[in-house]
Parts: sequence; structure tokens; C-alpha cells
Amino acid sequence: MIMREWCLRALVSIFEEHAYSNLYIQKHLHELSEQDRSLAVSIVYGTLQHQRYVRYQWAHMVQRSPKKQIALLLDMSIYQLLFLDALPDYAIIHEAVAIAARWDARAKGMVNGVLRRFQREGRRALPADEWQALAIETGLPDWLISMWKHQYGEACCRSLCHSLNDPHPQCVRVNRMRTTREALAESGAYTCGTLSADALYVKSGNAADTEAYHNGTISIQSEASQMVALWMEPKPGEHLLDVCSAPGSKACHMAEIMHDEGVILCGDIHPHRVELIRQGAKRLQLHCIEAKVMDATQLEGVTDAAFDGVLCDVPCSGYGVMGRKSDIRLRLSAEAMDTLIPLQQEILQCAAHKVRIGGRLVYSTCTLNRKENEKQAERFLQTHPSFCLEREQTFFPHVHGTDGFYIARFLRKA
Ligand SMILES: C[S@@+](CC[C@H](N)C(=O)[O-])C[C@H]1O[C@@H](n2cnc3c(N)ncnc32)[C@H](O)[C@@H]1O
Repeated sequence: MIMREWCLRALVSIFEEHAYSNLYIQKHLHELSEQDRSLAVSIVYGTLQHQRYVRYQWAHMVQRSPKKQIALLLDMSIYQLLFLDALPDYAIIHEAVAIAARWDARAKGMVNGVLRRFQREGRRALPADEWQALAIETGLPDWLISMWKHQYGEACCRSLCHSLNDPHPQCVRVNRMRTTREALAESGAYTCGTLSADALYVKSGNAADTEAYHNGTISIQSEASQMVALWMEPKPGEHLLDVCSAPGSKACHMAEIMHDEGVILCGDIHPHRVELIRQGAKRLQLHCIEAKVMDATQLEGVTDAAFDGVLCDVPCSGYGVMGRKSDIRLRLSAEAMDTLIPLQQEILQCAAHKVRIGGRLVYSTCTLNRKENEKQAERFLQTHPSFCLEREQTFFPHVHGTDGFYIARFLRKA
């Protein structure tokens, strides 16, 4: 398979057939030679991340929109011309024209003309309007930028949008039951994280391919996400409930902090995802985790007021993790976000019944949206006077160097 044609097929599947990029890549990467794989992955993810910007570079050069596949071929080629030095410009253009000839022979001349004109003229200047320019440059939709500007202020919005595209090293969590992060850092493969006491940044390669991952010494987990279990402050022997648990990263982290002593009842609505919790616990040899299919808006058969701590890591719009999960950009819609809000509140209210007096309730999302975060905490407190808010925090990529995340910790007083 010719590498750039493989990339175009991947982009067509992701953009037009709604395939998830990571799943598509996992399934099809073997079709390429080993030496082509890493460049192919960079081309696909890079085009996905910068698509709005690269399309802006050529959209004014054509009178009629080309077929979707050809438009993606132009996006992908301009992405390479702008961001990668793997091949000289003439070779990128030559390959794009050859692919166009095979996919839609009539578009061959247009592809050649557009790419040569781009090569001559260079980058197109951004619009004069600062916010429009920011949206194009960072590849974010206008409505999301307006929402952030309104919710967090102009300066925060500006830095946030820019930082979402910054590359971050892969982050792992040390299994405290096996070793210390200092010992791992001494091995030379990692540096210590700055926010979570259990975080390490991988210096090179993919942690999932290492012995430390397979033998359960480390788990792959972003640093902000690790803060959730730390905020729960689990203690050995406690009974915890994690109502939206799959794939189980936070539950396993809590179990490690508890030295695997006590019980963590983990629920998720999707049976195949409950299996992921079991697999994760097995890899880490954790026995205190009990995973079940459960609907967090019902929690049938779960005793009221029985848990020292309850975690609601609710389904959310995911705007905080767009840097790592580029597909979220394609599925962004203000309407989709609004449907999650009642579900999140219902989960939080149902879970609250399960907290014992004196126990903790932790609510978290991997999104940056006050309606899913602070507003949910406020609404919950208005209807639940027996709880108080102990602390809440939003983690921002440009401030904390992590994914965007929100955590609130409530205490049941009576
Ligand atoms: C943000 S993810 C949880 C991540 C997980 N806590 C971890 O650390 O690995 C949200 C989860 O909520 C689950 N979910 C969605 N609706 C649910 C419901 N009504 N009841 C239980 N789980 C639900 C989804 O299947 C998804 O696995």
C-alpha cells in the first residue's frame, strides 16, 4: 500500500464514515511497512488537528468545491507542505497529483494547480478579526471560542485555544504498590510529573510497549485525570463506589492508593466497557475492584449511605482532551453538549444517596465548560443541603500543562 494513499483512505473513513481515528489506525496500520508507520500517523493526526487551517489555505483558490475525497487530499498535502519536512515540496505535489489521477482523474489538473499556486504564494494571511483568525489558526469552531470567551474571559480563551494544540509527552502513573516514581525516574526512561504525585512523563517511545506496562508497574493516564483519585483521598479498608468507571483508570488508581485493601464497587452502563475495568484490574493484580454493569441513574441493588467515597466521573463533552483526542473536534456540537447536562446532574444526584454521613462525593469531567462543571456543582448544592463543597478546581492546559479537567469534592455533613 502506498503510504500517502493509505493516509487519504484513513482520512476519508474518519471524516466521511465517522470512524474513530485511533481505532482505524490500530486496525489498518499493519498494511504499511514499519518504516512508513510513524510518518503516516503524523500525517493523519496532523491533518485532523489542523484541518480548518489547511482548508483555509486553499478554499479561495477553487471556484467549485471539489469532491470530499479530493478536498481531503488537498488538506493532507497542504498540511505536509506547511508542517512536515519528510519530503521535498515537489515530491508531495507529485504524489498528490498521482493519487488524484487514481481517485478522480478529472480533478488531477485542479490538484496540481492548487498545490503549485500554494507553493508560489505561501501561507494565506489570517482574517483581520482576531477571533476569526484564532478559530482558523487553532482549528476550533467559532461557537466554542465564543463560549470560552464568555465563560473564562478573553485572555484565558486566547491562551487556552493556542495551548490545545501543544504537544505533550505521554504521561503514565506509577503503581505505588510496586515501586516509587523516583525509582522509575532514576531508570532514565521518565521524568517526574509536576502536578500529580504519581505522574511520570515518558521520554521516548510508547509506554504501552514496555515491560513496565505489561507487568503492572505503570499505567497510561493523563496527569489531570490522576488528580481525581488523589482528591478522593482513599484509605486502606474503605468502601468506595465508582459509578461511571470504565475503562477503570481512576478506580485502579484509587485501589493502588488503598494498597488493594477494602472494596471498590465499579459500575458502567456498557457491558463491553465493564470488561475493560476487569482487564485493567487483572493487569495490575488488584483484587479489591468489583466491576458490574450498572446504570448510574438507577444504581439498583446498591445500598444507600454505605460508601466512604463515591466517584462520579461523568460522560462529558471532552473539550479538555481535544489535544490528544483529535476526533472530538469532528464531533463537536453545542446541541450534543446540552443533552449531556441533565444526564450528568441525574448521575450526581443518584450517586449522592450512596454516600455515608461524613463521606466524600467527587464529581469530575474532562471538559472545559462551566455548564458541565461549576454550574452542575452549584445546582447540586442547591438541592442537597446535607452536602457542602470542600474544593473545586479547573485544570487548564495553558496553566497546568495538562488536559483540561474539572474536579469538585463534596462532603456529606448530615
Ligand atoms: C469519562 S468516562 C469514565 C472514565 C473512567 N472513570 C476512568 O477513569 O477510566 C464515562 C463513562 O460513563 C459511562 N456511562 C455513560 N452513561 C452511563 C450511565 N447512565 N451509567 C453508568 N455509566 C455510564 C460511559 O460508558 C463511560 O465509560
